[in-house]
Amino acid sequence: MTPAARVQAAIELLDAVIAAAKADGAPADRLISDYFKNRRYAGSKDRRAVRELVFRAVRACGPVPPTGRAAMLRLAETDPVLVNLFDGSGHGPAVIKPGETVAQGGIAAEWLVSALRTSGIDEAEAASLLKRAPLDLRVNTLKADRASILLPVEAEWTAAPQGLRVAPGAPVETWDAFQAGQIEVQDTGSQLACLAIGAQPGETVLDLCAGAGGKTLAIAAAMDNRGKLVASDSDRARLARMAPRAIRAGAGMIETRLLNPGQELEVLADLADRCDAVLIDAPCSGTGTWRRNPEARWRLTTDRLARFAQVQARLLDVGANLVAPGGRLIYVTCSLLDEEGAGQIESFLARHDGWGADDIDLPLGEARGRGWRLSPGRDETDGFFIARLTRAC
Ligand SMILES: C[S@@+](CC[C@H](N)C(=O)[O-])C[C@H]1O[C@@H](n2cnc3c(N)ncnc32)[C@H](O)[C@@H]1O
Repeated sequence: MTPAARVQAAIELLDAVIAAAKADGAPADRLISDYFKNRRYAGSKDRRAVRELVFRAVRACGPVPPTGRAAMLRLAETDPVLVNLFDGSGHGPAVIKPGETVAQGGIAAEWLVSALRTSGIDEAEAASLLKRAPLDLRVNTLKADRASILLPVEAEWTAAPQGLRVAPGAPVETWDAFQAGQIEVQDTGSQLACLAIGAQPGETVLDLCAGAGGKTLAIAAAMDNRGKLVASDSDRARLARMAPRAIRAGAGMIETRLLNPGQELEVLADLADRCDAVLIDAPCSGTGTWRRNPEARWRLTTDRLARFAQVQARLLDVGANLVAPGGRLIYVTCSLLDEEGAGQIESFLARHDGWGADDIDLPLGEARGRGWRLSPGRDETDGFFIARLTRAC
């Protein structure tokens, strides 16, 4: 592909990313890989270059851009090389016309920037949400130890007890240590959220929104594969992705259960008042993960945010039913908005007698309301809100 053709391909992909953001459709990464499935003429360098252009343009536009071309023109405003590639050539984009629409820059839509501000995230901190994320690993203590693990590249220790940081883009999945289940890719913030659970061998633990098991695997390692660990989710496909990961990690203790949204307690009735710890890694707006999914900020509307908040409150209530007297309810979202964090905990405590919020003290982050918050700018982790609630005995 010529450099101009790569720009045109990126513009077409941006149109698809914009449409998917409005319709809550597929993520940008999937759209990009689907796009190239039907374009065998594109080599790996072309794919990399187009992908890079798409994500640079996504990061450059705050609110949802009107078109892919307008988004690319926004990026071109800071990149003279790109301007020259709007050359009207065979497969390239048309020459730029005077007065053409250029998408708006900034961090996100104004209402969202203002909601972040109200949640204590100023513009400088918010700008760091659009930087590149590091690549963090967790050493799986069921199979290895951070002090002695062998990796093909240099890795630095992170603040998480078994955390390592390697250069972004490292082909981790091809490494022997990965294939042997000694390491998992997991952001340091996510590892610290797991640390806050304090799971111990022999306990009964439920990971209510387990997804494909990122945190479940860390919990199994903390429990040394001893006790009862139930991983549930309402998404069959996500839950199904956990099994091969658990086998690779040697996490044989995990029992999975598929839930029906709104009727979660039916499948979990045997755990009522029985769990030492319940983790609610709730579905959320993902404002803390914009470094990895910058187009997520185009997906969020006030309505969608309100729906997330409703589901989070309901899942907190579901989880509370399952915790034994003296047990712990750990609430986690990868969001920096108080509506999905500190505010949820305030409302939970107002709704439920006999519960208290524990003091949390993790190696990174700071207190926020009755919980704890990690943020990309300050902590170099994904953004997380974490709270641990204890039920009175
Ligand atoms: C933040 S993700 C979980 C990520 C996962 N814990 C990890 O560490 O990789 C939130 C999950 O909540 C699930 N979810 C949404 N509604 C749910 C419900 N009513 N009951 C259980 N899980 C639900 C979603 O399918 C999604 O997998």
